[in-house]
Amino acid sequence: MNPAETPIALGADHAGVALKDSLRAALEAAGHPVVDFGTHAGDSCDYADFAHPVAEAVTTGQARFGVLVCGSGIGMAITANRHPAVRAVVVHNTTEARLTRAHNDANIACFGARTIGAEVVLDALSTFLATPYEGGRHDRRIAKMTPPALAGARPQEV
Ligand SMILES: O=C(CO)[C@H](O)[C@H](O)[C@H](O)COP(=O)(O)O
Repeated sequence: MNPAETPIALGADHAGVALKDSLRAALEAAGHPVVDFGTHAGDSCDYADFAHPVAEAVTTGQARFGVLVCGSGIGMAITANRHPAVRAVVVHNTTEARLTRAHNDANIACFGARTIGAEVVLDALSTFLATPYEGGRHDRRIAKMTPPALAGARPQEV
């Protein structure tokens, strides 16, 4: 599959569902395929139930990137980062979006629907998706993110 045809995985809890749905519409309008893991309604629910499938989709390559939205983005990021191949970041602006792609090769962007505006999120997400990872010296630093005791362990053994 052409990388540009690989979907972007979306997930949100009740606090983030409206913003997630607006991001989905914007992504689709821009020609990005998406896979939406929910939630699909505003009933109270638990962010982890949506962070895990998005993290799995990114880990397996079913998705190119993940986008997770909750009230603050924090619970989503903590949960997604339990997956060894995930680098999930709470993004607040375009500068963070650019730097976390270029330097950290972040693969999931998390947003707080209660903390920043929809326009800011849309700009930040566009930057996140468009910014390539720089590689080079950053490869060494990313490799060191894995605790030494876990380095070499297969994900299912962690
Ligand atoms: O997990 C979060 C914070 O780390 C999210 O912001 C949640 O959306 C939030 O905790 C949900 O709160 P609520 O009072 O149950 O709406």
